[in-house]
Amino acid sequence: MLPDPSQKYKPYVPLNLKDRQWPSKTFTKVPIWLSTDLRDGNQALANPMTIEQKTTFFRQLVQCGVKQIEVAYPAASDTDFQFVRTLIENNEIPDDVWIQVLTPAREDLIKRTVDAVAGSKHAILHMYNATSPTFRNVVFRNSKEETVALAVKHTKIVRELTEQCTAKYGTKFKYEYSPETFTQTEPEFALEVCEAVKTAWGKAGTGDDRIIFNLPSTVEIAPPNHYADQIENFCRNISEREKVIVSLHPHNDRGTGIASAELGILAGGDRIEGCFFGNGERTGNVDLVNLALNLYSQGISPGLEFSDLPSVIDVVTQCNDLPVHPRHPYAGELVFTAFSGSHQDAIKKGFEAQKIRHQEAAAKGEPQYWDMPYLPVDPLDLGLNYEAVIRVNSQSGKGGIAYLIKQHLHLDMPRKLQVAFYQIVQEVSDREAREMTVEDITTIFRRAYHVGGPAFKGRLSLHNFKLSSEPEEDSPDNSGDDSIRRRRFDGTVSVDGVLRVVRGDGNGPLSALLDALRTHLKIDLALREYTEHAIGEGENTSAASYVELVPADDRKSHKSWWGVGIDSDIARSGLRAVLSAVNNFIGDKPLPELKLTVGFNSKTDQAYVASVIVNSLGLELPRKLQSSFFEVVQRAARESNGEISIDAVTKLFQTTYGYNTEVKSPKLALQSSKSFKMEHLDEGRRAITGDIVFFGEPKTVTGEGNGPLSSVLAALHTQLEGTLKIKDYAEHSIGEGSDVVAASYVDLVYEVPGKKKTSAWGVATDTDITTSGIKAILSAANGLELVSKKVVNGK
Ligand SMILES: CC(=O)SCCNC(=O)CCNC(=O)[C@H](O)C(C)(C)COP(=O)(O)OP(=O)(O)OC[C@H]1O[C@@H](n2cnc3c(N)ncnc32)[C@H](O)[C@@H]1OP(=O)(O)O
Ligand SMILES: CC(C)C(=O)C(=O)O
Repeated sequence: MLPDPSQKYKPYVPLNLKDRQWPSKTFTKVPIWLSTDLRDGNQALANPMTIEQKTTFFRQLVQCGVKQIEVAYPAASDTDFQFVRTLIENNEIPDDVWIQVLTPAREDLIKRTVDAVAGSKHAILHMYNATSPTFRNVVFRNSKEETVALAVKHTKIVRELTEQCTAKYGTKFKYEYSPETFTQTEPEFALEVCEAVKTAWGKAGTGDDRIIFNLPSTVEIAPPNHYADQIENFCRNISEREKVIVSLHPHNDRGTGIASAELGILAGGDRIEGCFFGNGERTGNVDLVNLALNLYSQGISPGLEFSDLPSVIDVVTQCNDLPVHPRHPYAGELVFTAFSGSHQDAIKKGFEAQKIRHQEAAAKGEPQYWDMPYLPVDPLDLGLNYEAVIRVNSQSGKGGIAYLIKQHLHLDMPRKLQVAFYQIVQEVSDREAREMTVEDITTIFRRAYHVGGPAFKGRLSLHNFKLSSEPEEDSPDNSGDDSIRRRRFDGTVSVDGVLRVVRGDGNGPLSALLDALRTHLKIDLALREYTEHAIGEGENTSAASYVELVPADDRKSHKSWWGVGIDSDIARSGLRAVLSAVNNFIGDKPLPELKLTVGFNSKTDQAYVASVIVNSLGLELPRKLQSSFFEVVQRAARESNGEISIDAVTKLFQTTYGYNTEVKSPKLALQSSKSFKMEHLDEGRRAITGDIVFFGEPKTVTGEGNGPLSSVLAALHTQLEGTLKIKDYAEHSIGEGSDVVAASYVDLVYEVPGKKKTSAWGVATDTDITTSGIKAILSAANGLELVSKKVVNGK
């Protein structure tokens, strides 16, 4: 570059326009749009469009609502001529669309041009000749007078030929004249030529009969304010202004084509010629899509339709084989995208605030205005979605990531979790030096917080649980005062694939689970923050819970572990969140292993024994059965020097409760698992008729009760002395899908007058829940000293 460019380049000569009006004007009207994609756009392509491409493009322009389309320079090539003929002969041109054709000021070429449009309903004949000093002197070697004469002579030819065409084919014409290189032409001379042309045309009227003077910045040589001055000057000084449509044809050599067009409109322009996405000679013609959407963003309907902008981009780029730049206004792939943290944060907050504002406006019947940081228009209006609005890389912050998690997983993370998760994503993004896709982020989230299915399970996961606030009967805090009753967690947790029965107490379910983990797994954490929200509505609502855990002995710790839980049940979602955070705390630290030690002082031993049973038999024993069986195990352990193997514990369970083992001469048994019929009576009552073997003798018995189990007891009472009562009942499923079976646990109490009250547990499984309950009752009854009525009668 030159050290002193003034020695090579002359600045533009400003127009001394007094009292210019355009700077204080605002947009109030929409210009007439003329697309010159198929002419100026086409002539600038290395490979001009084929007839098929031009036809596709033309249809797209019509679909977008463009009513004036410069379709060709028919004298230029057979393709261009034939294209115009094809449009006409195939009736492609809607009645309200004017095709426009360009011709130089040469009689033979004007004739060819008029021939091209003959028979079309409407046509704008556009003639041009350059008027600036350089063109007069260098290209045409014409004086000013000769330049005017050229324009006048050929305007008259245009008039004559178009009138002949109208007479012969009925084609209605408008005339457009362009003083090419207008912006480099002396303003008074441009006016002089146009006045002469208007006179030569002789038919300029008002309304539809206006002559079009197209004032091109053939090469953009000055800033847009200068163009606006030139346009205002022309508008003020052209005679019979009402008979003239002032058309603008900005190019973009200085990159200010849009500004020139907009200021030119403020300065009096009525019409704009341009191309979609700014194709055209050199740096292109002004972009009509950009201009139209600029108006739209000001609340002015542009009269052009871009509700499906991606399809328009597809058609245009396929036809002219030019890409749309990713930063191109409105149309670029990245223009509705924020990578940077502060932009993302503002957009996220903007969407949240706007949602509330719109709800309030809707309630008052007021317009729901778009007011979003960094997004001048709503991408949805253009057929885009919010997917691309926030994209994440190493420049992003917590707000953007939280936005994506909310959009895609519907999780509204608390602020501190946003910070914690951001650090995880940031670390990956930095390490891999690439953009994080939505898929990356959601996968990182699922992995970090163990949500979203078995693939993301942590080392600890919730298998089953029961929460109770009632203290056990034998519990010391059985005070009856609800306010001081604590919550109790009894559950089964999978730890590295092994089921562990754990139990704990706390002020709430989460602290009860934490107590259980402290007791059984030596994980000593406390809850510092807990939040929850609903996801979805109606029947499909689920709950999302977020917990922050800290070391129990340092509640103000700067180090904490976050967890997330999602479940249809709110309590389970909170418990899952605790385990999610615990998983993050333990990492790959070793945990106390499950080993069977039966002692007499350790509180944990009952749970260990229960853990053995859940792993070997899949049975999740209710807490009271755990205690009851624990006593059995203790007795057995005493008899074997305090040592007892896991296999022996399992066998002991089976023989004690007759579970899955052959019981010799059972006192009571179903003849077969289908040997009963349960009927539904009024008010939820049930009646059973069953074939039951009583002390070796098959009997058909009946009974009625408030539910299936009480009807069974009624049936048993027909044969037994005294009363059987169910003190405790629990059930759960084992397995999944078609392999699922029901497990039932019954604690049965038996009272016979004159005898000590006794009780026993029964356990059974069956594919049918009722059968498993009946079997559990019979299993429990077998552990009791039953007195048969027959025996009593026989005495
Ligand atoms: C700013 C614009 O976009 S204007 C439109 C530009 N578009 C095109 O040029 C595409 C179509 N053009 C063509 O196919 C050809 O140029 C044609 C058919 C018009 C003319 O082709 P040719 O006769 O071979 O001439 P050529 O292409 O060399 O054009 C230059 C001649 O046209 C003259 N000329 C240029 N513009 C005009 C005009 N508006 N009116 C009359 N003559 C003109 C030049 O002075 C020159 O004349 P010369 O040969 O006597 O010196
Ligand atoms: C023909 C004219 C209008 C033109 O294309 C230009 O000046 O850029």
